[in-house]
This record gives sequence, structure tokens and C-alpha cells, in this order.
Amino acid sequence: MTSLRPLMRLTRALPLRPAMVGVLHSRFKYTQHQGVKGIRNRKSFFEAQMQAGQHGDEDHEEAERGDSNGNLADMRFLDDRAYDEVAGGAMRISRDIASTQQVLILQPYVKWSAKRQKIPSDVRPVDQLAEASALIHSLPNWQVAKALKVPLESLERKTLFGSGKMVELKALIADLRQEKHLTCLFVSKGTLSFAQKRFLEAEFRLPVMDRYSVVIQILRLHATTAEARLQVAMAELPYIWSQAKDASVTQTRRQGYSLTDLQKEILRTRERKLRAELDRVRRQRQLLRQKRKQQNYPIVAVVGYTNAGKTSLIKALTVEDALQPRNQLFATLDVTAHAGQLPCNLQVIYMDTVGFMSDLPTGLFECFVATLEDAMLADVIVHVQDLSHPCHAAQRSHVESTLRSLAFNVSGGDSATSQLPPIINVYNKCDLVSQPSSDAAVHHISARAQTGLEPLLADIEEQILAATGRRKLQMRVPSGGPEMAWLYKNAAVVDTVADEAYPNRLMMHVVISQRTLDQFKREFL
Ligand SMILES: Nc1nc2c(ncn2[C@@H]2O[C@H](COP(=O)(O)OP(=O)(O)OP(=O)(O)O)[C@@H](O)[C@H]2O)c(=O)[nH]1
Ligand SMILES: [Mg+2]
Repeated sequence: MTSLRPLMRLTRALPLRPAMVGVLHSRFKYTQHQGVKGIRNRKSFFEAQMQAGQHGDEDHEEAERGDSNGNLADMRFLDDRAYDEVAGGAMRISRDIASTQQVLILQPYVKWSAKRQKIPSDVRPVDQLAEASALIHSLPNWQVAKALKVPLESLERKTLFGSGKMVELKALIADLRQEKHLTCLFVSKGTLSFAQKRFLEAEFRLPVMDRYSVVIQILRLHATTAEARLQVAMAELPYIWSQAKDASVTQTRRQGYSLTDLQKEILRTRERKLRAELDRVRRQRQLLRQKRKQQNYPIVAVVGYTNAGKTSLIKALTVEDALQPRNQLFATLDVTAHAGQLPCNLQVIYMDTVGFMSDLPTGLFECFVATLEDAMLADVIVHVQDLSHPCHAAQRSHVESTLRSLAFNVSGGDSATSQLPPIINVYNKCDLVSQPSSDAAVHHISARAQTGLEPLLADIEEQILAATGRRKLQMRVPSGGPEMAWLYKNAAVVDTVADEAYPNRLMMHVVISQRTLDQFKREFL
């Protein structure tokens, strides 16, 4: 079932009253190829926009600094119609996500050849097709008219499909147009070259999208915080540049997508502003990170493939009502921190992170790397895996190899120091699996049914204590004395029991780091 929440968020962002949503359907149309062509002739429109942008620069600079409390800056510069037209031309997407789309999904795969061997054997085309459908279902009002696999000899042909296949697909599209009012085609390949897209659009007379542009559409929808919006905006730029480069190589300037100098300047200005704003947001993040370190809270980063149940697990471990697990890909786009308590009463911070996905072009993922760097600096990583997913093994190895390369980046490219924090592997959604795996080294849980959480918490506790040099100790202190109050404030108190041998004293079970213990000794002994 599609959730109304994102749609309502969109109407807030636009800002339109809910009653006007219906109007959107007719007023905003899917950005089609013709739109781009038209825009190239409307040079004056761009010039006016550019001038307005230049005059508005002082305002923006003021806004970009944010206010004296360090609150996030005004990000009006993100809503720029001139940019939207350029982006729409390259990605075939528009800011309007409210309109209904009927999508034909084609999952091309290489039938024979050495290339095919590189794909892990457990990611079958049928699984890729299911992931492509899940992407479309993550957008409200987008429906899958039909989804099919298409065997090919190569994914690099300019026409992508052979002539026989084209005839077949054309007939299918004609039928779907009549039956289901087909509105667009999603070719589930990381990136289509400009030439491929242009050819298919001309043949099928439909907008054609690839994985990059569909994922961007989802990210735009789910990005609500300032950092996420900036990252998504940044992630769009490499794609637009590469499509334009492609277009100029194929020399289709006359009929196709190319950038005027003015449009290039729009992109460069936007990139400059985005970088400045992202730097500022990240400096704030670093401050927060330092603060957290000073407060000495152990940090557990929860990572995993998209939709594995990371947010659900944190919700179950922290009982935080505000967290909203959603059956959508890339539901979480920010690293957010949530306080929880271990069985020994030690306070920890769980970090929810953006999900991983294979076959995403690197330019798209890179923009989110900075947010994941926090996870690399955690004391312990919990890797959540969806055991009920047919490709969970491939998903696991994809996440593991990405984590390794992230750790390598965080260490500044030094393999000697690129160590990952200890990783606890968790199989989630065990309630959906009739035959659980026999892998004893992995926790078997259901975040939804709340099973298997106790042994998991015990393991997290053990790993956290080891990683942060904390110990469990018994300390005898005067009952009601300042030592007791100090320990309650500075250490985690597991429990206190009366000391039978000394009626004025109490036995306190505490979890304490060596540094805090030394402070205690200096203060009281
Ligand atoms: N049956 C079942 N469903 C679960 C379980 N855990 C999570 N889910 C469902 O899986 C979907 C995704 O859960 P999330 O917690 O949002 O997953 P996520 O890993 O945070 O996803 P992203 O933020 O999109 O990367 C939701 O519909 C959850 O209700 C589980 O243990 N069992
Ligand atoms: Mg999530």
C-alpha cells in the first residue's frame, strides 16, 4: 500500500494545500524531451534567471551562513526552476512526484558471455527485476504496468535491444498504452548512455528512465533534512554532466540534449553553493561528533542493505516512537542518533544509516559517503541482513565490501589503519523464514516480532565493553554518600545491594572505564 505521508510532505514542500494536489496532475507534466528542446530556444528565460541569481547572491550568502545559533541555513537556492529544467532534460524526472505513472520495467541481462560470470550467482535476473519493482513501488502513485526480463548479448549496444526485440517491445508497448495508459519506461540498468536513451525514446515515444534517475526520484522524495536534500542535489550533478558529455560525443546537438553555456553556468553555480553549504553542515556534524565523544557515549552504528530493517531494529532496541520503518527503499537518508540502554544500564547511541544497494553508479553513492563515515568511527557496527530476501548472501557481501572501502577512505587511503570496528552480524525478518539458517555465528532476530533481541543486546554489550575498555566492577561505598551520587552520574550502575558485613555501606555493581575509575580514585581515595 502506498503511504500518503511522503505525498503530504511533498505538498508541504511545494507549498500547496492538499486540496490542490488534484490540480497538480494536470498542471505539472512529466518532463519530456520536447521540454528540453523548447528551453534551448528560451535563452532569455535563462538569462533572466541568471541575473536574478546574481542579484540574489548576497541574500544567499547571508542565508548560507545560517543564524548565530548555528541553525541550518535557508536553502531556497535548491528550488530553482532553471536548474529543474536542465535536470529534467537529463534525468527525465521532475519535481512533481504526485502525478500517477504507469511504468513498464525492463530488466536487461546478459545471457551468455564472460561478463555474466562476474555477477554473483545468487543475484538472478528475476531478483534484479524484483528490486526494480521495489524501486518503483517506493514512489507513491507510481505503478508497475508490467515487468519483464530481457536477455541480451551485451548491455553496451547503442540501441540496447536487437531489432527483433525492438519489434516485440513496440507491440507490447502499444498494447500497454491502450490497456494501462502506460506513461514511461524504466530500463533497470545503472546508467543508460545518452545515445541509448535517445534511441529508445524516439522508437517507443515514451520517456525512458534508468536506475540512476529512478533512485534520484526516490531520494528527492525521502530527503527531508537539510543535509539529505543537499546530498541528493549534489548526487544529481554528475549524471547531468555525463549525459551532456555523452550527447556532445554522439553529436546530436541539433536534435537532442546538450547544455548551453548559460546552463553550464547554472550547474557550476549550483555546485559551488552546494559544496559550501555541505561543508558547513559537515562541520556542524563534526562538532556534534566531538561533543558525543566528550560525553563518552559508546556508539553502535546500524548498517545494512536498504530495507533490511535497520530502523526497525533501532526502534525495537530503543522503543523510540518517532522512528518510522517503511516498506520503501531508501526510507532513511540521514545518519540519525538514538539513545538506548544496554542490559547493564550503560547508555549507548544507536546510529541509523542510509541503506546500501548494489548496481548504483558510484557518483550517486559518493554523496552519501560522508554521512556513513560516522559509522566507520563507531565502537561497534551491527550489520542487519534480511534473511527472508532471496539475495541476502549477495547483499551481505556487497555491504561488507562497501564497508571495507569506506574504512579505507576514512583512513585517508592507508590500508594499515583502515580497520573496521567489530561487526555483529544479524539476520532479521526470521519470522518470514520457515527454515532459519544454521549459522550460529549470526544472531537470528525479528525486529518486528521482537524475538532474539536479548542475546543480541548481550553481545552488543560485550563488544562495547571490550571496544571501549569498560569493565564491570563491584564497589563498596558509604550508603547515601557522595561516592554513590558520583557513580550514578559518571558510570553505569547495574544494581546496588545492601552489604551484609557493613550495615552503613552498599555494594554497587558498576560498568566503568579505566579513565573514570582513575577520576573516582583521585576524588575519593
Ligand atoms: N516481517 C518482518 N518485517 C520487518 C522486520 N523488520 C523490518 N520489517 C519491515 O521491513 C520494512 C523495512 O524496514 P526498515 O526498518 O524501514 O528498513 P531499513 O533497513 O531502515 O530501510 P532503509 O532505511 O530504506 O534502508 C518495513 O516494512 C518493516 O516493517 C521483521 O523482523 N519482520
Ligand atoms: Mg531506515
